[in-house]
Amino acid sequence: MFAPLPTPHEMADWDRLSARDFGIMPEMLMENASRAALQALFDALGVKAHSPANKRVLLLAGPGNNGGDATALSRHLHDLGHEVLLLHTRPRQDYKNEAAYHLELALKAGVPTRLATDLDARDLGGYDVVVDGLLGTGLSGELRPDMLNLVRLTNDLGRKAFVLALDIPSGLSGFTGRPLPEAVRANLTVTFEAAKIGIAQPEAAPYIGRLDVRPIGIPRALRKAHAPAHVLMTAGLTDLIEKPGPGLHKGTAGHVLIIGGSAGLTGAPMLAAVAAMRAGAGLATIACPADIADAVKASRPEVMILPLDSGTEWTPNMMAALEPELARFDAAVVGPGLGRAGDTANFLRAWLSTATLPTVYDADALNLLASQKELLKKIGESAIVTPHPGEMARLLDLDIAEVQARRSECCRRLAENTGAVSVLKGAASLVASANGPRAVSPYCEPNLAVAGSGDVLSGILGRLLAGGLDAYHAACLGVLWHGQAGSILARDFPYRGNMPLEIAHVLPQAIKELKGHVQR
Ligand SMILES: NC(=O)C1=CN([C@@H]2O[C@H](COP(=O)(O)OP(=O)(O)OC[C@H]3O[C@@H](n4cnc5c(N)ncnc54)[C@H](O)[C@@H]3O)[C@@H](O)[C@H]2O)[C@@H](O)CC1
Ligand SMILES: Nc1ncnc2c1ncn2[C@@H]1O[C@H](COP(=O)(O)OP(=O)(O)O)[C@@H](O)[C@H]1O
Ligand SMILES: [K+]
Repeated sequence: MFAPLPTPHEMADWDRLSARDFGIMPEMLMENASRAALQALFDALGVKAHSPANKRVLLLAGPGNNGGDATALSRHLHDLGHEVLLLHTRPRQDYKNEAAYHLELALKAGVPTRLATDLDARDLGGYDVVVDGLLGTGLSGELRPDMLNLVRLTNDLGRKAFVLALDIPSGLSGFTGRPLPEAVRANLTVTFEAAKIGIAQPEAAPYIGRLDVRPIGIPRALRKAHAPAHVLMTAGLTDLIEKPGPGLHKGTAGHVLIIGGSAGLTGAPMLAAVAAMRAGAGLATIACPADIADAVKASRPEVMILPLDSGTEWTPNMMAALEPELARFDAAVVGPGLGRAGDTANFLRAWLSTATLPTVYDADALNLLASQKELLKKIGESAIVTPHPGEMARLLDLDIAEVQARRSECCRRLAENTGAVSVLKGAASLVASANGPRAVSPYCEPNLAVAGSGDVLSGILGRLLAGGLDAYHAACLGVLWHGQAGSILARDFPYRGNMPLEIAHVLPQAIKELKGHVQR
């Protein structure tokens, strides 16, 4: 369901503890890393065991262990008969520890090597593959000028060659995924043991190319005992939804109550309701002020309407009308199109004091909570709060730039303030509970950036809560499902232009595709 997403420091700890607690020699991990990279490269290029050894490969080896990986890889390629040149950035005698060990092996095996500073870049050309082993997770601060030049050289050569980045494209921060200030643009990044957290950030996408995560032999017991603070959501989350049995009844498939709609904001609750049904809810009902019920219904036959007290605005009295009905529902979504007019804040206060249903709080429910922060504690652990960065900024009294600069920390803080599961929306959406790992979505999908897309997400989450999932797993699966819907729409609408209802409509296809991706 989740893959670990270590920071460079957490990854370095795994490497260190493998040696300290398990006696795994660092030379061995480097050998494993280089063999994993070799296999990933051959898989990407379609090189088979019986293929002719005819590749011309330039390997750039930086001053640290990332350079050691490139060095070990050069030996394998050379031994298989490919034509290689290993370009190292340090004089040979300056390499230390495992990188020195692998350099010695490469030299004994007869790998041709050159010191990078001895070479005129104009002499380099005609390579099929360029391997970027300049810098890995040890990058600190902005690239120094000599390294920046080598990153640029790699990108120049990459116009005519396939670029393989080892562990992470050089120049990219393993923490933030941002180039410092430039980075190698790879066709393939083979990352060792686990994707580093920077790789999952939207800023990294243009540099990574295809991502291939390969194990290098860090013991499972160690990975479990020293689990990183972040994990990546994977398609395995769809195991939480079972194939419907032949005798399924709509009443057992979950009934979602949507509380929302106000004058001028009548579409949002309907989007959430349709999404809940597209995600498999058996029934969806929208509760709204009676005088806007027809506008909310909008002639859609599949969604039921529960008109509350007369008027177009929310009042605390409406909670009295709603309360006797609540036993019919399995989960609620509060907020789509709710508005902030008049007494709506007091309606929300009454809801929080009365209702016990697992609930998703979205949109204006969040804005109302931001203006009455004493209510946040009442939300509780069976709930999910789904702010976008603007709503998060209001909830935490920050500005949006601060939220975006510290997304993970903010997401965790809101979970702590509410006791609920918090979803910070946007590219690479985050899910946090007050304890436990923070989960990052693998999806950066501009097709989801359209008004109403958040209402669709809240409907999916409502359906998953109604199906009995706990809030954390419902939030992770919902975000993943919504993301896959965005990726499906990107195929038909590469320049966007899809409507939010279309996100809801592709949800059945999205879950089918996600289930198809699960590796067993
Ligand atoms: N046992 C291990 O630690 C393993 C490490 N592995 C590889 O080792 C990498 C990490 O190795 P290291 O920690 O040696 O770090 P790196 O090889 O990523 O880089 C460290 C070197 O880069 C230089 N450097 C740092 N910031 C710079 C900047 N801004 N401009 C120019 N030069 C800069 C440092 O002076 C240092 O010499 C991983 O990414 C992975 O590829 C793998 O071999 C698996 C095992
Ligand atoms: N670039 C993106 N990549 C992935 N998801 C995105 C991206 N842009 C927006 N989304 C998702 O689309 C939804 C937008 O929700 P929101 O901002 O609340 O909009 P609205 O309230 O108008 O529906 C969120 O689930 C968000 O995570
Ligand atoms: K690299």
